[in-house]
Formats: sequence, structure tokens, C-alpha cells
Amino acid sequence: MDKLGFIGMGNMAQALCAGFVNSGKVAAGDVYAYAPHYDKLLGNAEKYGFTPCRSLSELVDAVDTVIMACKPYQINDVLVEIGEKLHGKALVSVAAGWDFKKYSEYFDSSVRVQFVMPNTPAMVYEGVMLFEAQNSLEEEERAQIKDLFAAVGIVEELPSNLMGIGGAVTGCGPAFVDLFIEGYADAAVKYGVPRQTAYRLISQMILGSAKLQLETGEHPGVLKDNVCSPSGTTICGVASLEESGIRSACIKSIDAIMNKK
Ligand SMILES: NC(=O)C1=CN([C@@H]2O[C@H](COP(=O)(O)OP(=O)(O)OC[C@H]3O[C@@H](n4cnc5c(N)ncnc54)[C@H](O)[C@@H]3O)[C@@H](O)[C@H]2O)C=CC1
Ligand SMILES: O=C(O)[C@@H]1CCC=N1
Repeated sequence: MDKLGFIGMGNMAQALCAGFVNSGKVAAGDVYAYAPHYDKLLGNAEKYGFTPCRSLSELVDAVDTVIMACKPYQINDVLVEIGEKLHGKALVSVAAGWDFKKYSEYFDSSVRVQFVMPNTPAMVYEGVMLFEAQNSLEEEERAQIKDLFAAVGIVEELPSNLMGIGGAVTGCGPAFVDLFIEGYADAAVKYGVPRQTAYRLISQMILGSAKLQLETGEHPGVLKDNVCSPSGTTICGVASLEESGIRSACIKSIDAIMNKK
């Protein structure tokens, strides 16, 4: 993989591009991007150092590996326009729902396809990069692409049938955690903590709690029990969250994604 081209330069593409370039895995000069609003693309090109392209065709001609990072509903039109040009290239798609099977309806094996479900913490190298096991990349090329994505987070391989639920939890999940940060910051502000201090304290608390679970491998219930002193304050908060059905709310949020038409 010498040159990398993004189709779409929105939130997810920017997180990946920033992570890839800042980690030193790819030189900014080897990254290209196309998005329909050229002025906006130019602004991002200045910010991240990639080369902006005026058309999809110009982008595909310039690169060896294409990262499909526009909205899922836009992909059909993109493929109608430049599908033929993708023959002989590697196509890494991060669009929800566009898995290997779906691309097989459009391409024969001359387009080498890999579906990856990333998440926005890639921007700070703390992402989760889910690789669909079924793919048609060449072995060495896949190892290189995995290595690239490993620069922005952990890489996990999942069978096709688990990519949907995996992506629901890790791809959408950052937004749910952000709601949690916002909610607890509002509570802290209510009791007098300045807002920016509140965000700093709460985000670090979440980061630390996640790290503690990852590094100890402890069951979350055990870690929760370690915070709840008998007759203490935490157990009162836990009881209140249980009354609000916190775990059920989490499960229902994923049901809502899985049942989306
Ligand atoms: N935002 C996230 O956290 C995650 C997003 N994804 C996937 O990434 C993809 C992009 O999502 P976001 O970055 O959030 O969306 P976004 O709306 O921020 O970005 C979409 C980009 O596509 C461009 N675009 C629009 N029409 C186009 C066309 N016809 N041809 C080429 N580019 C076009 C837009 O100008 C924009 O740059 C989606 O398919 C989504 O499923 C996957 C995992 C996480
Ligand atoms: O909301 C979305 O459609 C995308 C897919 C995963 C995260 N964001």
C-alpha cells in the first residue's frame, strides 16, 4: 500500500486520517481525499496535509488503496461513477452495513475488499478497529492494512455475522459514553463545579475506570463492589441508577440499532 485515498472526509475519515498521519504510519503526502464540497475539503487538506482531489475519478487514479468513508446510502452512486476504476485496487470500506457480501453484489474478485468498522477515538490512537474475517485482500496487503489501523487502536477480527453487533457497540458506543459524560458534567455543574473542570474530571474518571478493567481483567461487578462501601455514598447512586434501569437502557440502545430498518 503506497498511496491511500479517502472517499468522503467527514468525522470518521478525519479521525482515521489524523491518526494514520500523526502516528507516522503514512506520510501526509501519500494521502488523498475526495469530498463533494471542495472548499471544505481544502480546509481539511490544510489541517491534515492530504492532497485534495476535485473528482472521484482523480482520487481513484492517484491511489492504490481506497477507503470508502462516505455515508452508506451514498455508496451506490459512488460505485456507479467509479466502480470500473476500482478493478485491481484494494477497497477498505468503513461504512456501516457495507460488508464483504454486499460488495460481492457489485464486484468480482478483481476488486480486493475489506470491511472495517472503526470508531472516532482513532483520532487519539484509542480506537477499536473491527476487521471482518471474510475479505479478498492479498495476505501481505492485509497485514499492512491491519498494521496501519493498529496505529489508531486495537484491531480485532470478527466473523461476518458479528460485525453488526460489534459495530453497534464499538462504532456507535462513543456517542453513548459522551451522553454519560454530558449527564454527569451537568450534575457536577448543578453543584457548583465549573463546566470545563467537570468535563476534565469525568472524562478522566471514565478513562481510568476503563483502564482499570482492561488491565486487571476483573469482572465489572467486582470493580463496582470495590467502590461501594457499606452504608456509603456510592451504593446510594448505584441503587438510583438501577431504579432507572441503567443496564436495561444500555441493552435497549443496542436493540434500537440492531432493529433499525
Ligand atoms: N462517525 C463515526 O463514528 C463512524 C462512522 N462510520 C462510517 O463512516 C462513514 C462516514 O460517517 P461520518 O464520517 O460520520 O459521516 P460524515 O457525514 O461526517 O461524512 C461523510 C463524508 O462523505 C462526503 N460525501 C457526501 N456525498 C459524497 C459522495 N457522493 N461521494 C463521496 N463523498 C461524499 C461528505 O462530504 C463527508 O465528507 C459512514 O459510512 C459510517 O457508517 C463507521 C464507524 C464509526
Ligand atoms: O451512526 C452511524 O451511522 C455510524 C455507524 C457507526 C457509528 N456511526
